[in-house]
Amino acid sequence: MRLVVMGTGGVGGYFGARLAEAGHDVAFVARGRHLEALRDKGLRVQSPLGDLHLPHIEVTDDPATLGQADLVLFGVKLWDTEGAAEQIKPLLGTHTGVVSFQNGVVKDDILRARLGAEHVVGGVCYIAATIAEPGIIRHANTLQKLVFGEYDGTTSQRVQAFHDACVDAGIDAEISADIERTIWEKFVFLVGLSGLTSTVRAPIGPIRDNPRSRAFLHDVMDEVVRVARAQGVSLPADYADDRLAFVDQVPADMTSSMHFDLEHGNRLEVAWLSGDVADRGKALGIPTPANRAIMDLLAVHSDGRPGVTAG
Ligand SMILES: NC(=O)C1=CN([C@@H]2O[C@H](COP(=O)(O)OP(=O)(O)OC[C@H]3O[C@@H](n4cnc5c(N)ncnc54)[C@H](OP(=O)(O)O)[C@@H]3O)[C@@H](O)[C@H]2O)C=CC1
Ligand SMILES: CC(C)(CO)C(=O)C(=O)O
Repeated sequence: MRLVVMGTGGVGGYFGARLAEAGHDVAFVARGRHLEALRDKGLRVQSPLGDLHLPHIEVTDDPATLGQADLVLFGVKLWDTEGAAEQIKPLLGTHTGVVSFQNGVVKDDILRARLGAEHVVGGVCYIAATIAEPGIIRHANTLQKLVFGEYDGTTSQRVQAFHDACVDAGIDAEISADIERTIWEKFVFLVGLSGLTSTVRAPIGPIRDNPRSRAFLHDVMDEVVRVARAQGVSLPADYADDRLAFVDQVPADMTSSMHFDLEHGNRLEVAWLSGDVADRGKALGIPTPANRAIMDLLAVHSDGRPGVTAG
């Protein structure tokens, strides 16, 4: 199948590279210095699962030059969603799927509105990967999982074919029969993990070990559960307890991509994570003070490291 990676960053670059390495037909969309490096030196991945180098990849900043795709793997940061969605329109044929591995729960609403619901396949990913320098993706540990599925729960030909390609490429992949719930399940955990690791500026270990930050983490996740349930997502009422038990099983040094971005002075996705929970809670009449606090505290950093004005 013809795959196009829209946004060759930590997520798109890692999974696209694994698929290309396995011999699948993958084209990449990138920009800036990263694009230049990918053109000049190819795509490198540094990973505990094995480094790889693809010296010659099909890469462009203009998706319109790539012809039709069978599946677009959508991996831009959330603030770039609208622009990137417009750019991929020329890739769409009648049966083309677009699967976003972005975080958050609003991404597919944006894609549906711009591209049409028939093109949108739901997805989440579990990985810690970043652009280490132009042309080089660094994978931090051995986690590299994709979960995806059609919103109507059927196993379509495009979903099955992508699953087969992932398995062939050594990617841990799973088809979900209830992808909306799968996305919200990850969202509950991610909002807790990203909110706490970023505001505390520490990995999860000390946060879960301290009774006060542990209780706050539970409250953050519980607010997401309440919002989800109010919107009709079938999460159990005690799902935050389940996620807290899950938090106890992850490595103590685990952190979030948002914490990484904060430490590097990058723009933050907080408005689409805790901020989105607070906005939805307000609209639904559900109190979300913990998520509101995270959004308000991180607002100072949400556009990147604030400059210091000489006084
Ligand atoms: N990194 C991770 O480990 C994980 C990330 N996620 C989620 O995945 C999504 C992507 O994150 P991540 O991979 O870290 O992001 P990155 O910033 O590493 O990668 C995104 C890339 O897409 C490029 N890009 C954006 N818009 C365009 C465009 N219109 N044309 C060409 N290139 C474009 C960016 O360029 P530029 O730098 O110039 O903006 C950047 O190189 C986010 O929603 C994130 O939350 C989910 C799980 C784990
Ligand atoms: C929870 C995690 C680390 C899993 O991929 C993630 O999605 C993120 O930090 O953005």
